[in-house]
Amino acid sequence: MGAWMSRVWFLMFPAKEYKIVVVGLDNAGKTTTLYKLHLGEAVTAAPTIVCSESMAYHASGAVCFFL
Ligand SMILES: Nc1nc2c(ncn2[C@@H]2O[C@H](COP(=O)(O)OP(=O)(O)OP(=O)(O)O)[C@@H](O)[C@H]2O)c(=O)[nH]1
Ligand SMILES: [Mg+2]
Repeated sequence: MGAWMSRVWFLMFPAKEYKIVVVGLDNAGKTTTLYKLHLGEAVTAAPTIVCSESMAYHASGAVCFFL
């Protein structure tokens, strides 16, 4: 039901920018996953100390990640 409503909402009001909050335990692989999506390759990342924001662009619009 939620997925259906989300799809209808998107068809009615297509977004140009998406904001995604990435939540997980320490060392869960959040930063690695983001780099994989952004660069297409896994890079070695230092532990994230403070909340950071990163933008990625997709054909359907801009995606802003907070992690
Ligand atoms: N085996 C394996 N290791 C992974 C995977 N994803 C990440 N890692 C490793 O897990 C460790 C932590 O990855 P990060 O991406 O820094 O994790 P994080 O969730 O951003 O950690 P914090 O920033 O400290 O919260 C790194 O040594 C990565 O190489 C995976 O899918 N498989
Ligand atoms: Mg991190």
